[in-house]
Amino acid sequence: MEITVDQMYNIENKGHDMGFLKKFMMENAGAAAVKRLLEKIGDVKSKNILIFVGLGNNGGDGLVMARHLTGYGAKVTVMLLGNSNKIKTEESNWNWSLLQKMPSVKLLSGNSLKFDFKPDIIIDAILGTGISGEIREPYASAINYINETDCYKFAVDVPSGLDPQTGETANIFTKCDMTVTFHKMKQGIPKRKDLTGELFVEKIGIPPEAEEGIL
Ligand SMILES: NC(=O)C1=CN([C@@H]2O[C@H](COP(=O)(O)OP(=O)(O)OC[C@H]3O[C@@H](n4cnc5c(N)ncnc54)[C@H](O)[C@@H]3O)[C@@H](O)[C@H]2O)[C@@H](O)CC1
Ligand SMILES: [K+]
Repeated sequence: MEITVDQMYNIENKGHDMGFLKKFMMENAGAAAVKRLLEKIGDVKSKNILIFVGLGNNGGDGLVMARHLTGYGAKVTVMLLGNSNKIKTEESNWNWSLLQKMPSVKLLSGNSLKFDFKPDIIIDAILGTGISGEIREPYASAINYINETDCYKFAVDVPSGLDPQTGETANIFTKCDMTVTFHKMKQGIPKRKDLTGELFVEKIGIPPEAEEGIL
């Protein structure tokens, strides 16, 4: 069953109000995404993984992935697209502060998109269900960088720039090899398999009761 983006937000909020906090949803989302990626790639030990992270909760999922992938021995670089004091949510901030206690993860922020390594895998955790309008900087340059770089590309929830409700694209959007979306499929995503690549839905622990009155 496919759902709307509004229904997803309502289910998320209801689950949170029931006590299944958004930070747990985020943890499960990031962990499930990593499992799918590992199933595809196999061993990530010593692989260079570059994670582009936006300031919303799509970025937060990427931060969770950074921690898990480091645990699997990958060399992880996180590129935060903006200033860390502009991270929007409590759960995303919580994950950022955890990474700050992990010297094994390289944390970058700012406007430079020059890296001293070639990524084996790029993770697109820039924009998810919160997208609106044309893509603004610095997200636009990051999306261009991703499209210009030759490596395996993984989208968190939805390729950035694709509207998961309508299936329409903004002025710029990523083209990925795999997309893992969460809880239930959003209506617009499967319309653009050319951008999502292999497409999966993963449960993230939201109680089915959180759907009551919404679906
Ligand atoms: N809904 C749920 O149940 C869950 C959502 N999660 C994640 O949270 C995401 C949604 O998080 P958010 O609501 O914070 O939204 P996003 O993280 O998708 O993005 C919102 C942010 O992007 C900025 N933005 C929006 N459009 C832009 C544009 N065109 N150019 C530049 N910046 C733009 C906004 O200012 C806002 O700060 C989902 O895609 C998913 O990855 C997960 O953590 C798991 C649970
Ligand atoms: K994304």
